[in-house]
Amino acid sequence: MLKFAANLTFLFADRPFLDRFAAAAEAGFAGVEYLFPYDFPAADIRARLTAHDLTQALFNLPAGDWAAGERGLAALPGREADFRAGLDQARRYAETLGCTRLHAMAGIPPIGADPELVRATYLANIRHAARTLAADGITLMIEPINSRIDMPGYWLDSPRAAFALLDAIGEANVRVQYDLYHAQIMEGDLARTLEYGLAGPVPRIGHLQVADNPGRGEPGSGEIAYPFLFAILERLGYDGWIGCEYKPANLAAGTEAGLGWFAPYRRRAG
Ligand SMILES: O=C(O)C(=O)[C@@H](O)CO
Ligand SMILES: [Mg+2]
Repeated sequence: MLKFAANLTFLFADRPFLDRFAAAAEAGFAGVEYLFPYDFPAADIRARLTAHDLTQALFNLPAGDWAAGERGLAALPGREADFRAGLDQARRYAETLGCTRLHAMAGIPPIGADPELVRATYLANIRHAARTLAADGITLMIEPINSRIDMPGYWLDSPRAAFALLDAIGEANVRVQYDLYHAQIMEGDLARTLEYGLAGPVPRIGHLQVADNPGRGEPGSGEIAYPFLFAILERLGYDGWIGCEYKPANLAAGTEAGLGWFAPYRRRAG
């Protein structure tokens, strides 16, 4: 049985953040993820997880000044101290929330930054984070995010580059967060990449996220053959999480109105 996590940054966003946990459970999700928990005390989030029997599947390390356009710190030379402070904060939240996956966003390096220095900074930061998190039993995720539509200039933008980086990083608890929406924009070849990343000689994918393309809407709203891909995941016995990180198409009707695609996968009461 595939396991889906509602991304509470994107889904049920018509209500206050802490009320989205109940909505996710009511809709049949077994887990949740979101970009950042840091505006809320970890204990308050823990209480919602417990009350609604939800697993915290994933969240991100602090990613810099989001409002100012920052999208992560790992590949930003000169920001190592901020990266490490964010890592410490994320570890504290992960412990309270029982979360065993954290995502470190690479970031958008300044125009003109030395590419070798950027890569070296990224490798050093990710290695440090991975070694630190290994002691907590946490797997660190690196996610290729499309630089064509959503994050121009984002340093880690192709699955191919992310898979190659795993070897360069060389730490056993680092995996690729394979977001099929971003992957479809940058590379395609989704089915074969899932087989490679989940059933190849070395496991390389540690978390999945879904949305359709174009538009980042519900599965079924675009060109990606999700029933076909979900059948592949079932055949491979994928037992990790699938984060639902999409923009509900009909905001007025709410997230629930667009959950038809999810009916075969929802958690049943009892
Ligand atoms: O934008 C995405 O895709 C994400 O997964 C965000 O969490 C950025 O990490
Ligand atoms: Mg994603």
